[in-house]
Amino acid sequence: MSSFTEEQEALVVKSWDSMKKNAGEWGLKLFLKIFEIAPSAKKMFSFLKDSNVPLEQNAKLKTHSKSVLVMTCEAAVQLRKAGKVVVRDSTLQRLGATHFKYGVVDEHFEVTKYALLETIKEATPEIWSVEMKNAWGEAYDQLVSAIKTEMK
Ligand code: HEM
Repeated sequence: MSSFTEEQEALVVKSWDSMKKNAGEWGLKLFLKIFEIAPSAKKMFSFLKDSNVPLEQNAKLKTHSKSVLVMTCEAAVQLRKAGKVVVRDSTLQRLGATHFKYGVVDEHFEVTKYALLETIKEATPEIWSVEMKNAWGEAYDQLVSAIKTEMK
């Protein structure tokens, strides 16, 4: 059982509420940061290969980026409610299989964690705190660990 607290859940939900109206934009920023740190990560996204559409306008990239934010926030809510990340088995299996197939490795998840925390900090300058950073970090770690159990 995780000891994710009500306060931690509230911190994640509060920051998410303040950025979700622009979730697509923040999600894009998140992935632009990832590609800045790890340009080779672009190669894994089939829909970016041979595409002439600039990254900023790529609808599929925007969708994936938003999924990372939305699912991490949902993970925080479940961690408090159920003590663990709850993702439908079939969804988790698909996520595990997809990320395995495209060659996503630990370093990618680590860079993404760093970029995620930086993006939320940028999106919520007035309310950002160490506690908020740790709450998002923990929710992300638990979600990724659930995905990794199905990466085979
Ligand atoms: C919490 C972390 C993450 C979540 C929730 C997430 C979520 C998703 C979802 C929902 C899909 C759509 C396909 C499916 O449902 O199987 C997907 C595909 C994919 N994800 Fe992630 N993802 C995460 C982290 C990452 C990271 C760190 C990378 C690499 C930097 C990555 C790379 C990819 C790639 C390459 C695909 C396939 C895209 C394609 O169709 O070409 N993901 N992810």
